[in-house]
Amino acid sequence: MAHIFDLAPVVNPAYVDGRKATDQTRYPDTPVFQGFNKPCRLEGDIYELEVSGTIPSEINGTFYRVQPDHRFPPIFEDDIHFNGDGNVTAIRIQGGHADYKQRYVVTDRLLVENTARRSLFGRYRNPFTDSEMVKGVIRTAANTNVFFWRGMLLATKEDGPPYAMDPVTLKTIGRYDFEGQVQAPTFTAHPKFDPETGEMICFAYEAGGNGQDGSCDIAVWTIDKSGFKTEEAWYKAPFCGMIHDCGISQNYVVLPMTPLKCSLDRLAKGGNHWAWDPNEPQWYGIVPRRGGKPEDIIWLKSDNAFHGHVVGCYEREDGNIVFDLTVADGNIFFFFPPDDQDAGSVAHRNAIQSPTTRWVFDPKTPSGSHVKPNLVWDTSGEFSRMDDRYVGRKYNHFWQAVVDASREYDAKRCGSPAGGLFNCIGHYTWDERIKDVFWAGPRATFQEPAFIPKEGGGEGEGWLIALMNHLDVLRNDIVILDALNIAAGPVATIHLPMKLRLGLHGNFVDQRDIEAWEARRVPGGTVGPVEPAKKPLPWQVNQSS
Ligand SMILES: C=Cc1ccc(O)c(OC)c1
Ligand SMILES: [Fe+2]
Repeated sequence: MAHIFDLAPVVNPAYVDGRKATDQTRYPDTPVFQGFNKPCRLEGDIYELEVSGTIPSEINGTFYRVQPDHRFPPIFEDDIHFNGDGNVTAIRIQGGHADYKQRYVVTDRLLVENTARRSLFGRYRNPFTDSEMVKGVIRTAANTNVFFWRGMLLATKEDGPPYAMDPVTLKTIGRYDFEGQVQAPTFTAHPKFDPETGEMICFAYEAGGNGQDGSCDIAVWTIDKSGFKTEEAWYKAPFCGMIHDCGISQNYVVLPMTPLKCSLDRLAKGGNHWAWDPNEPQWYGIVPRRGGKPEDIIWLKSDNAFHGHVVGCYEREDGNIVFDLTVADGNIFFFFPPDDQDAGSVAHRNAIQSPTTRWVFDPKTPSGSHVKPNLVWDTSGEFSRMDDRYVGRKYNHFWQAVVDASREYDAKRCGSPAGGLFNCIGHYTWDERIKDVFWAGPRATFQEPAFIPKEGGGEGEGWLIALMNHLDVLRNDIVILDALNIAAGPVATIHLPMKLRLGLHGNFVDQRDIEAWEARRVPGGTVGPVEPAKKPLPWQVNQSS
């Protein structure tokens, strides 16, 4: 008997017009699915990885990271990397040894697609391009960040709610709504953790409606270290733009809004969620961390630009907010062109400059004011990290994946550098202006590094861990470097026998935290097992009525 999945239309044919639908049995013949970015789709374990050099014996914990990794060929041939299913890597490091584990985040999306054995969700953040039968199913692929929270690993993407996973087994527990306390359709992939209070400060943009309809609503929450929501404030943005990351100081949350704009009209026509607007300023929303009311948000703007990730944020003694992030001078997301243009090219994207930019905001500035950066440091990189023990506080050290186009690159063997030519890892300090850089050689690039603190050490003392992409032989290593002496190169290199895929974000979690929470989370433990969401989200209920 034919299965319902075989009878229902895959996608409204109107939305296939002008876009080539794939036959859904083969991945498209496009750079998104080729070379280093060929789908990996692996789930499995490797006990005792090969290691060169010596893993410092003090390192005892797990490095988690996530990659978008389409489990099934996409509906549309021009699909983008960001539309792939979240596939999480865990590198467990202990006593100089390393083990590997890889599992998909079992989202609602993945479950229904697994049953159908094919993609049912269409374009990135466009429900109008989905199969009719998945109407009302949460679309997020949970593919952007994985972080540890109260004994669970949360896999997140900004277009939907988080999914909780077991940090030891990587088994998906289910959608997590903070025991019913957070009911918005979306949730950021970049919450911040206050190292002094143990609070998570998190937000959602496009947080009205179903989360994919261009709403200008922003929610900002604080969850305290016991798991209770202590703050929830709602604000309005001047338009529906992308707010990918945030910064926290002791009293403020800063929300950088990039001039990528959503239009419901474009979505209804089967188009992209975002379009770059080269004439729109970059915006910064500033809200109080405590007791925020809708009228409290101030919006500051500056010349058109594209926000990269936040490095750090803190308040100076004069009450002004220092906010550091990379800011690029063009549309990094070339696959979301302006409404009247075709998609740009990887080559063009790779020519964009991306300096580390310091802003000093006076929180008393009238909303709508035009501001200028305080300082532009001509580092050229992205995926900045700091010593997370200093989040919200004055800091000195940061690290990033660096592009050094003056270095030799073996284009003949490696082709165009997938994901960007991040051929170096750099360590920088604001006070001394140290530039401490390691080059990977002509055939390798790096993914986002994570910082591993050394117990009892000062700021920056510890290690940096990052995936290294061998673009010639299509294989990954994992390098560990002395965080204060990056130029010396890896102290240890952990070898994977295969290639993963370009990933986004990750974090290192100390084994003592994992074990302490494991004990609290057993049935009958002081906290008990993680409770997945019990009820559908309000937008799901509203749309089925
Ligand atoms: C790097 C940014 C970014 C922004 C939005 C996304 O949906 C995403 O998916 C992997 C990544
Ligand atoms: Fe990000």
